[in-house]
Amino acid sequence: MSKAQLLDGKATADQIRAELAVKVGEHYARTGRRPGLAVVMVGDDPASAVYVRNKHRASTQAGMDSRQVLLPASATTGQVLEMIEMLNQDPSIHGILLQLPVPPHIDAQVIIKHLDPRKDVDGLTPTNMGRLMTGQPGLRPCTPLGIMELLSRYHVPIAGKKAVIVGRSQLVGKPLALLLLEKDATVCVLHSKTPNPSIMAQDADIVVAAVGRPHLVQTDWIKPGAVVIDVGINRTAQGLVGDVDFPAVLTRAGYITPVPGGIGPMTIAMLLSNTWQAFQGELNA
Ligand SMILES: Nc1nc(=O)c2c([nH]1)NC[C@@H]1CN(c3ccc(C(=O)N[C@@H](CCC(=O)O)C(=O)O)cc3)C=[N+]21
Repeated sequence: MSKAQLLDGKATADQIRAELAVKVGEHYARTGRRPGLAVVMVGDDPASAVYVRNKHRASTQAGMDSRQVLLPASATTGQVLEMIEMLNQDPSIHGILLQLPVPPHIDAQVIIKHLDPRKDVDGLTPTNMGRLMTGQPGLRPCTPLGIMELLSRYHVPIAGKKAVIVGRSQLVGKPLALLLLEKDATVCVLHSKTPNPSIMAQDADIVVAAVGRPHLVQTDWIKPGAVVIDVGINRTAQGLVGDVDFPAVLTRAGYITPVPGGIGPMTIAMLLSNTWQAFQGELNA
């Protein structure tokens, strides 16, 4: 039985992080300045706390200044805005990330709108989304960027290929559709109201699953030899699993990303890469 080649996000992310650490170190030796990243978390969702800790560790290891800003779940939208305003003004902070989701009484869109687009390392402000839509340089969302970077480092061809994205979220599905289009893929975005999604996926060269439903993508969704990207992070009784039935699809796909060790680590590597870019001020808004 044939077996897909693993797209090793962990190893690729480690390499990118090492490359960044060298650049940051050289810059620091020359100028005494480091990139600063602030991760703002509202409330105490345990999964978010793990991600925030991982981001803190990764940015510190890359030689960046990492600041964790923890606000209580009872914080108001106004109080979060005040904190964002302070970080916008702070010259030692080059990247600001608002950890999502925020508690239901807080309007994430209002807060994101107030981020300085030059510091928007998640690429979620209307300014950066607009730049993505119009093909101008800008900060891109980390997970879609991580997917593109992983495909690029494995020399997976994209131009002229049919890509099916399962999921239309603001953080992943929608921006990824634009990045794939930019590289000349033919893109189809499926979602919860799509009838017969497996039939839509069957002739795709690249299938990306980003919905948060374990075992959603089965072998009958996958054309033999297709590239399968699993963005799902689901905590189940069997441990951490993605949206793809990994053992089954492994025997059919050409390439596949594992969970863990796939797109998750790439997301963090791209957060550091975006912070480096923001620090360099290449994208002066
Ligand atoms: N504003 C914002 N930007 C985000 O990018 C963002 C967010 N909010 N909210 C939550 C999601 C989730 N996310 C992950 C990042 C890394 C791993 C990761 O490194 N996962 C490891 C496993 C870690 C574990 O055991 O949980 C892996 O897949 O190998 C997972 C998930 C970023 N997110």
